[in-house]
Formats: sequence, C-alpha cells, structure tokens
Amino acid sequence: MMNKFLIAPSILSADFAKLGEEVLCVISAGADMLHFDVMDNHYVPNLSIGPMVLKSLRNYGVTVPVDVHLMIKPIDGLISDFVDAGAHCISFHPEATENIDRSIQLIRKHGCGVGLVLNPGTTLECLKYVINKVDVITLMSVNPGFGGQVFLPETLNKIRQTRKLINAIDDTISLAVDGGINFGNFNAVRESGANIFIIGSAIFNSTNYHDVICRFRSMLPQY
Ligand SMILES: O=C(CO)[C@@H](O)[C@H](O)COP(=O)(O)O
Ligand SMILES: [Fe+2]
Repeated sequence: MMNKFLIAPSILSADFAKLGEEVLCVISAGADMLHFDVMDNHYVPNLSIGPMVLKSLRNYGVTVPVDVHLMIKPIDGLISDFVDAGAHCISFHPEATENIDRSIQLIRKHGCGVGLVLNPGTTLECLKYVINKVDVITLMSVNPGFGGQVFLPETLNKIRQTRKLINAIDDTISLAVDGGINFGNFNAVRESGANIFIIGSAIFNSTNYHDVICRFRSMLPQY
C-alpha cells in the first residue's frame, strides 16, 4: 500500500532570526515532518544551516521527524554529525558523492532513513541499482539552491514515471516533490503520484500557517 500523504514544510523560507518559534509554530499548525535544507555554496550557489542548528532545534523541543536535504558536496564526512544532531532521514543528490552505494550504506549504518534527491535534469537511470535501498526518492521541481522558485511543469511527467517504478519494485518507498509547490499545482503533484509535499514559501510567506496547511490537507483524498 502506498505511503501516507505527508506535508513537510521546508524551513529555508522561515525567519531564521526566530527559527525555533517558527518551527514549533508550523508543527502546531499541522506539519507532519520538517524538511531541513543544507547548502554549502559549492554544490549549490547558496549557504544555509548545518548540524548545530538541527541540534538546537531538537534541544528547543522539536520532536517531529526531520528529513535533512543535503545540498553539499561531498556528503560522507557530515553524515554522523547530522545523525547525532537528530536527523530522521538524510537525503542527498547522487552527483554529490563519489560512490552512491557507499553513502547509502553509511547513512544506514547510523540507523537513519535514506533519501535520494534528483535534480530536474537528472534522469531516473541513477536509481536503477539502488532504488531498493532507499526510503524516499525526492524529485526536485526547481533547481536546488533557493526557496521561492517557480515549479517546473515537466516534473509532473517525471513524478508519474517514478511512481510507476516505485510501484513495480516496492511501494513502501516514499515519493517526495520539492520546490515551487502551491495551491495551483498541489493537486497535479498529488495526482501524478507524490505522497510527500515539501513546501517552503507557500507556507512561511503566509500570515497563517495553520490555514495554509489545512487548505493543502483538504486537497488530499482521505480528508
Ligand atoms: O531544496 C529546496 C531548494 O533548493 C527546497 O526545499 C525549497 O526551499 C522549497 O521551497 P519552496 O520552493 O517551496 O519555496
Ligand atoms: Fe529542499
């Protein structure tokens, strides 16, 4: 059976001056999990936050699952830091590591969930020998590096193809979509086969996180 639908706010668009408050606020507004974007100004042209910030959020009382989206290169050296800081799942881009399988094993060895993130221009071919070793596949619907970008419509076809692939192999693998999700495209993303919706600016740029999350949730079948 396909995994549950989950709404995962991307904290990249939160107000970093009051991050703890923002995160607790989005959780009490109904977020199922958090999406924690890590950027290094090397793999992507931007800088964000690292394991110390995740640890601080855990110490502040954040208990929901956190998917760490690594947009850094290389990745292996930081995996144990993110696990110690409280990551539930670590997701990385296949281009950012010399050896995809080794990085997967390293994350797994730490008892953490594993995710692979595919850029808009990355084909599904890279999943071929590793798909049965991951918990979540995230399709980027913008090029990584910034929040608030416009959703690339060609992603919908890629979501459909990935959903077919997942259903043929192991439908407990989650399919997440990251970038530019809003009220206008949410239904299409869901109908194409996504079950995790990573949403940054549409939530954090609003004045009422609860209303926005409830409205997204009301568009899901079981609600
Ligand atoms: O990883 C990224 C961007 O690189 C994303 O997680 C975005 O931060 C999502 O934000 P919106 O596109 O929804 O504003
Ligand atoms: Fe992300």
